Amino acid sequence: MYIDGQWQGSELSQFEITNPATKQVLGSVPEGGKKQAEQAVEAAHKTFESWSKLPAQDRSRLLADWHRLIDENKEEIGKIMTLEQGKPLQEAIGEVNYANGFISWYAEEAKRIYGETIPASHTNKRIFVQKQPVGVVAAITPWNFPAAMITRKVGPALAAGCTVVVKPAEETPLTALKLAELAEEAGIPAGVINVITGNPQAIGEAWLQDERVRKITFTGSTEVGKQLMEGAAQTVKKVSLELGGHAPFIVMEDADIDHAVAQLIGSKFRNAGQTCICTNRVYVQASIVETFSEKFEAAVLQLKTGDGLEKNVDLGPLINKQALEKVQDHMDDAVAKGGNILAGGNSFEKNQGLYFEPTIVTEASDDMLCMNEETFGPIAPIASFQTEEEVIGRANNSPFGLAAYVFSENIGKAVRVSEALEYGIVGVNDGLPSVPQAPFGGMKESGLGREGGHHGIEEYLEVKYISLGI
Ligand SMILES: NC(=O)c1ccc[n+]([C@@H]2O[C@H](COP(=O)([O-])OP(=O)(O)OC[C@H]3O[C@@H](n4cnc5c(N)ncnc54)[C@H](O)[C@@H]3O)[C@@H](O)[C@H]2O)c1
Ligand SMILES: O=C[C@H](O)CS(=O)(=O)O
Repeated sequence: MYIDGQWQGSELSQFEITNPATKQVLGSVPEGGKKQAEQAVEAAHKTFESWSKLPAQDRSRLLADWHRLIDENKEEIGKIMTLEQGKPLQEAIGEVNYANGFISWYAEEAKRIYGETIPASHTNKRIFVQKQPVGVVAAITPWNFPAAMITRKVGPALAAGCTVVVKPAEETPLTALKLAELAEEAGIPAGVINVITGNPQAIGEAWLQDERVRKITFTGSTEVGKQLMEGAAQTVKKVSLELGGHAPFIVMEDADIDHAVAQLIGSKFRNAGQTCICTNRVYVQASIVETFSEKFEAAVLQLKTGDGLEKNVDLGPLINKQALEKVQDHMDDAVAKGGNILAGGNSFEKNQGLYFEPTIVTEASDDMLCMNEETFGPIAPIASFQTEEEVIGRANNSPFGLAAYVFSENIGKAVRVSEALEYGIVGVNDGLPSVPQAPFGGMKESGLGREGGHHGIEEYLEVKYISLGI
C-alpha cells in the first residue's frame, strides 16, 4: 500500500495475486482495512490544503511528468496487467496508452478551469463564479481495466486540485501500485495519491462514513454502485458511478456488412468480452441476417484464445471461475430457449487458465438471459428484426443505458436511430468509441456522471459564486 508517500503494510496479513492464465502466484499485497483506510484519508486531507493551493501550472507539470514516466514504462505496465488480469499483451499496452491519455488530457485541462462573471441585477453588486476542488476523493475501481479506470478518475481529480484515496480491485492491484510508484517518481507530493489494498467492504465503509471524504467515484457493477450511492448519503458526498452495461449492436439492412462484422469483433471480444461497453446482444435486420451471420462466423473462427503473453492471441482467459460459470449459464440458457450455436459454445481449461471460446448464438430470443443480463464474456447472440421502430424499442427495453451501436450507410437513418437510443454512448458505424476526450458514462442503471473530456473534470469541482457589494 502507498499511504502518505510511504510504502507500507508488510506487517499486515497478505493476499495473493494470481495469473488467471496459469494460477501462478505473482505476488502478494497487504490486506488493509478500516485503519489503513482512515490513515489514507488523513494523509489526503492533510495534503489537500497545499495541493489545492498549488498553481494550476504546477499541477499540470507534475501530471505531465507522470504521463512521461507511464509512457516510458508502458511495456512493463502492460506485462504486469496481462499477468494479473489476463488480457493479451498488445491489448494491455493499448490500455496503458488509453489510460495515459487521461493523464495528458487533464494535465492540460488543469490550466483551463475557468470561472465567469454574471451581470448583477444591482448596480452596487458584482457576481463572480469560481470553481473549486471538492476535496478528498475516494476512488474504487474494477479489475477489467486496471490502469484506465484509475487514471480516468485520478487524472481529473488531481488536475482539479483534489487529493485521492484509491482502492483497486483485489484481482488487479499490481498495476495500480505501479502507477503510484511512477507518480511518486514524477514528484507528485506525498498524500496526494494514496493506494489501499484489502477488504473492500471495510475500506469502503470507512470512506463512506468519513465526512472528510467529499466524493465517491466508483466503477464496477451496478449492484455495488447502488450500495455505495446509498452509503454516500450519510454525509451527502458527491457521487460518480460508472456501472454495468448491456449494449445492443444494431445492423440495419443498408449497413456496410463487412465493416459491421469487423467492428463487432472488436466490440464483442475485446478483453474476452469483459468490458462494460461490449456488445451484449446483436440485432440484424431480417433481410441480411443470413449473410451477416455467415460473414461474422468466418471472422470469429479466425480468433485465437490463449495465454495473453503468447503471440497473436486475441482472447485471454476469463478472470475467475465465477466469471466462467456466468458465461456458461448464459450459454446453457440460450440453447435451452432455442438458440443455435453457429460458432464456439465451449469452455475449456489450459494450464489452469479458464477459457470460453468466442461464440455466436443465432435465433436468439428476447427471453434469454444473455439478451437481458450482462454476460461479461465472449458470447454474441444474434436476433433478427423487421423495422427501425421495432429494433429501437427492443434496444431500449433494458435497465441499462451505457453504450449502444448502430450500423447504417444512410446518414439520416443513423442519426434518427442514434438519437432515439437511451444510452450515454452511441457508436454509429463505430464499435470502439472510447477516447479520453469524450464524456464516457451511462444513463439509467448504468451510472451517474461522466469521465473524460471537459465534462470529466466538472465531477471534481464545486461551483461557488461570490456576490460582491461595492
Ligand atoms: N461503466 C464503466 O465504465 C465500467 C467499467 C468497468 C467495469 N464496469 C462494470 O464492473 C463490473 C465488473 O467489475 P467488477 O467485477 O470488479 O465489479 P465489482 O462491483 O464487483 O467490484 C468493483 C470494485 O468495487 C469493490 N467493491 C466490491 N464490493 C464493495 C463494497 N461493498 N464496498 C466497497 N467496494 C466494493 C471491488 O473490490 C472492486 O474494487 C461489470 O458490471 C462492468 O460492467 C463498468
Ligand atoms: O469496461 C469498461 C471500460 O470503461 C471500457 S473502455 O476501455 O473505457 O472502453
